[in-house]
Amino acid sequence: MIYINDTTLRDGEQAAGVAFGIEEKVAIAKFLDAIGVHELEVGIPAMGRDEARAIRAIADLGLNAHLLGWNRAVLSDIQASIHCGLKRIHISIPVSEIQIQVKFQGRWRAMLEQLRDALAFARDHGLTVSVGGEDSSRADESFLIDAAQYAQEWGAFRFRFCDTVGILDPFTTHERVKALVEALDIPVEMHTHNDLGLATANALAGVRAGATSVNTTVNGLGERAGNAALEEVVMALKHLYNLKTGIQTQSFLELSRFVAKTVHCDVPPWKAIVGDNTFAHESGIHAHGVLQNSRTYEPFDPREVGRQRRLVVGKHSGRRLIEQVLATQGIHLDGDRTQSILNDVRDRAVSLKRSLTVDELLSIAADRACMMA
Ligand SMILES: CC(=O)SCCNC(=O)CCNC(=O)[C@H](O)C(C)(C)COP(=O)(O)OP(=O)(O)OC[C@H]1O[C@@H](n2cnc3c(N)ncnc32)[C@H](O)[C@@H]1OP(=O)(O)O
Ligand SMILES: O=C(O)CCC(=O)C(=O)O
Repeated sequence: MIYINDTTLRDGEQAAGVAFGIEEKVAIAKFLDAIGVHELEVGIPAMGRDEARAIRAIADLGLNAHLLGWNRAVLSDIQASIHCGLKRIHISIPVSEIQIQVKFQGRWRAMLEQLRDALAFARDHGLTVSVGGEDSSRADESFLIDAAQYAQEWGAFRFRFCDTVGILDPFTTHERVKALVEALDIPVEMHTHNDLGLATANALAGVRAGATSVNTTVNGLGERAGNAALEEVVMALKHLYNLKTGIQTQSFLELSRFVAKTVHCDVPPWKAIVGDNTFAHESGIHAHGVLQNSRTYEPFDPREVGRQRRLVVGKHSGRRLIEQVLATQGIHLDGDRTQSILNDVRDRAVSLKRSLTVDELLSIAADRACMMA
């Protein structure tokens, strides 16, 4: 079983221009919990004010999901998490030279001591603590392993491997995560960014290398190009590796639309799993195949993610599709008429720069019927 720790409410909200209100954060947390997501990274208590109020409101809900607050290795951050009623926290430290330089002026020993003290403080307050290596992908490999082993020795229950700027490919991810997994007794979590479009692939590579937890966001929302998308990771784990998460995937479309509406940003039609075109077939050869056997051009049944198949009439359609759509409207054609309707469909689709509605197709069919009568 692979564990999903969704960070829509933390890294997702760090996307430029995204700012959830308290009620929105609560509603998203409830939705994720209701579909069986195991853990929610709910925000950054150290931000205080409304962010802290939202986190407390989520903590008060008594959800099934574990709740995690994000912290720097700073005691006041952890104190803020405690004030929000969290029992589980994440402490992040930078592990690459470039990040340690800007945040700790290169003083890595002092940074590790700060992590040790922060972990001790959190553990003394009864908290369960996960530790993250920010910029793990650019860290010196032995330093990364040393830092993770220290975190384990000081009581962390999990270590997060972060491809903070999304610069790994799946092969390198596999190598680096395998070495980390082999060096630790605690579980490893993947946190991957999509700067090169590889966030989901790298999260999966980490799982193949032995990571057992993935940090995801709905629609892949997150810093810059975003994070590994919840819906992509869960469906890929299921269909590529036969790994179960227990999450109700039939709600993915509704969840995606809910989050997209909340952030005032539509999901692109070609977005994997939840985009409008994901199960839409316009091209003649594809529709011809799908009409006989949907598996010809669909990786899995659209109902698994709350979707329906759509047959769309447009520039690339062929006769079989036109005949099928018109047959559903009670119109049965011979070959010559279908071809002339198809020619008109193509001209119209190019002039409108879109596919046609069923009514537009019916109107073309009616015009052609008059001309041929
Ligand atoms: C890779 C990631 O996504 S990390 C998460 C990033 N998320 C965010 O930054 C969103 C929320 N952040 C905030 O609200 C604010 O940045 C706060 C509350 C955390 C801190 O605010 P400020 O006190 O105003 O500091 P500011 O944001 O300007 O600078 C960050 C400070 O944190 C320090 N810092 C950064 N990472 C860490 C860390 N892991 N551990 C300890 N200190 C850290 C920096 O060195 C800097 O310290 P300085 O103020 O002494 O120079
Ligand atoms: O949790 C951490 O350690 C950092 C997480 C993060 O957002 C990142 O590295 O991109």
